[in-house]
Amino acid sequence: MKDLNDGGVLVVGCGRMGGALLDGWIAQGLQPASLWIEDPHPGDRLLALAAQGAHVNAPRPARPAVVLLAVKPQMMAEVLAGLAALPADVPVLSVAAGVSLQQYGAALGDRPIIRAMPNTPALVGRGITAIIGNDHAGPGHLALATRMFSAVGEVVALEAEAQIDAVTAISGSGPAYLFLFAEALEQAARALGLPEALARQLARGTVGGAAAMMVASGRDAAELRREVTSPAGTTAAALAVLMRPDGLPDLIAQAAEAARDRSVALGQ
Ligand SMILES: NC(=O)C1=CN([C@@H]2O[C@H](COP(=O)(O)OP(=O)(O)OC[C@H]3O[C@@H](n4cnc5c(N)ncnc54)[C@H](OP(=O)(O)O)[C@@H]3O)[C@@H](O)[C@H]2O)C=CC1
Ligand SMILES: O=C(O)[C@@H]1CCC=N1
Repeated sequence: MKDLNDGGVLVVGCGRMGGALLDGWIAQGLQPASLWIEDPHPGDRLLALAAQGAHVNAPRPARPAVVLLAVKPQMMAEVLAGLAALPADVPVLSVAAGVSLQQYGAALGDRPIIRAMPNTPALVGRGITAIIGNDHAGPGHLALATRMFSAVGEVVALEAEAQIDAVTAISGSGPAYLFLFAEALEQAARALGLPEALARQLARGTVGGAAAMMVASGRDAAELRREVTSPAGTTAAALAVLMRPDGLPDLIAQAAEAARDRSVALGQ
């Protein structure tokens, strides 16, 4: 974090994703006083950061070490128009879905630009972020982005920008699919007659425990699933429903395709 603390980080948009990244970076040693944060309606998180020295909606530093764009894709054109005067060697990182490197280049000129697709588990240091840079992003810029996102989880470098719409559908949006699964499991527990608090405890404990076990063991999800499934037992009865032709795998595939298509559309 030393170069970021020395040069400063300009963050444009500090909602759910920008906020999760900032919390993760601060936990890793980024100083609030090195942050310039722009957001039209600063909430409690930003007010607390301002009290610790962060510059909230304040005049920008002339040459920050890096700029993070974390506004919605629909706001991006307006935000980019306000950044055209940024010195040409300042790298820009954007986490926005859909917006292409070509679109950033058209608005910001020839400069290092890196698209990143993180996810909200970054908040607890368990994010996974895919990155891809434009032709002006050299190894040093990619190394900087890798260091920043490594501070909040895993980082993968993409081979081609075209992959990022699919990545968005899988890991960017993916936490929501798992949270929906936890909600559904809790509802199912209640429908089976379990009290509300117990339903919640069982659903959260099971989803969290199974995910932690998969990661800690490094084993295939399919193998772990088979180990729970006793022949002619209860799990087999449930999986016969979930794995029918129009069951969960098919639904997830359809959902991911819809997310991928939406990512493509957001860039147009
Ligand atoms: N949420 C997620 O899990 C992920 C999100 N992303 C990407 O992150 C980006 C942000 O998403 P998310 O955090 O969910 O959205 P949020 O709406 O939570 O955050 C966006 C923030 O930007 C603020 N904002 C709006 N206009 C401006 C402006 N002109 N200048 C500065 N700030 C502005 C918004 O303020 P206000 O609400 O007051 O308008 C809001 O606080 C999106 O592009 C999304 O594609 C990427 C990966 C995962
Ligand atoms: O829903 C969205 O558009 C953003 C991108 C990935 C996760 N959230």
